[in-house]
Amino acid sequence: QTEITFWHAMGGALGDTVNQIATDFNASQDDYQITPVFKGTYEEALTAGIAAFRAGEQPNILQVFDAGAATVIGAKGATVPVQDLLIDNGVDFDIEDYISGVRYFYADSEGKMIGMPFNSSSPIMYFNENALEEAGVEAPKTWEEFENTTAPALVEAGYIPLSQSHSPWIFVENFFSRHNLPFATNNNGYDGADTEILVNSDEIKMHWSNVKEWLDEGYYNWYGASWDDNQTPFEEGKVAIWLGSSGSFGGLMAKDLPFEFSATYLPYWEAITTEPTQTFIGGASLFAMSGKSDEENAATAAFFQYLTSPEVQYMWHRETGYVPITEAAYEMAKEDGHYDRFPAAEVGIQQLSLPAGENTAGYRMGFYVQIRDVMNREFGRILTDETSVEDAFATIETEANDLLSRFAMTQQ
Ligand SMILES: O=P(O)(O)OC[C@H](O)CO
Repeated sequence: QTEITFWHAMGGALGDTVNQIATDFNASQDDYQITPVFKGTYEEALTAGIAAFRAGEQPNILQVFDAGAATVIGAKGATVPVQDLLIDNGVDFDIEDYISGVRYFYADSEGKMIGMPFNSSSPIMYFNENALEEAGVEAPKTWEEFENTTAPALVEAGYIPLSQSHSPWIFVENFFSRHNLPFATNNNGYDGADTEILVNSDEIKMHWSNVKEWLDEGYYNWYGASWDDNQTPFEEGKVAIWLGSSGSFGGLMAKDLPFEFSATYLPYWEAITTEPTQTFIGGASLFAMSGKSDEENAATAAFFQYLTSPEVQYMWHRETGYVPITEAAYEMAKEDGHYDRFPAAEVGIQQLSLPAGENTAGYRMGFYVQIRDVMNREFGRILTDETSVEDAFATIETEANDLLSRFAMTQQ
């Protein structure tokens, strides 16, 4: 039997589902044995994977989140492109089998799939249905509606109207996509490494100025930059609306919350656009690390094949809320009546399928994990009155462009 290892960052209920998939794969055949290992947060898993690669002790499979995509795809020789791995091991591969929103996010500039887009998500708006009913309001479609109608009514009813997780993901990257605004030069970074970030824009500064005002007026609260900081007060029923990952859906369902919840699309600013566009995928992708034997690569290919089968993809989608990554799995979920039972489970994939625009395919920027650190630091400073929105975005722009030019040098 060939043994392989899979380092991932799926904690809690997500980790249980990963373990179940691995157990089922091991039981489904006699040739291969996979061992999943939880390595902490996405950032920790990536750091551990890079360190292990340098020491020649890399796992066969490493899960890398969206923000690390450019770095790992740009690290030539560190991974075996998933498309090559599958084809070399006799697995049928057609990039068209994948839903359009995930097809090219982990592909190289020629469109070759480098990472297997295993757990793809989108940021969505969860809401406490009881709270909205008490306040006599609907889930807001626009940020204007939120601040003029929804938030005052929710405050009146005794709730903190809004919190949100992953500020860079939701209130920056997907803000640009939802409003079809350019986020970086070079076609959002896809056309070359000599890219400059366009984060210092009037639209996003307007948004963050409002976020700060909402905080001051009690319309919004920010509980910290860690993974669960802003989700917990929603689960406790204090916060009425929470922006988070579609991949949190399964965890929320499993918690049996003391209120009914649902979800819908991220609001947009009518002042910026009356034709809001789609968001792009978040979550993470699986990379086959290089330096492994043919037997082990065959085992990795077999696991990827298993993982992308409609049955396993549907099970993963159903249990977690990550979107089905293939059309076949999406069809299976529909035919099984999953969305009739849980309409909110379809919001992530529906939002990914809203009208596209020139700037809605995501971004490709190296050292982006560090750029997110800069953003998180500056957003914390805005919210605690240590800096102005204007200064914060100027700082983010300068430091991000410095990181991008350093990354560009690694690509020459
Ligand atoms: O919570 P996830 O797994 O959907 O990931 C959210 C972001 O994409 C992380 O960068």
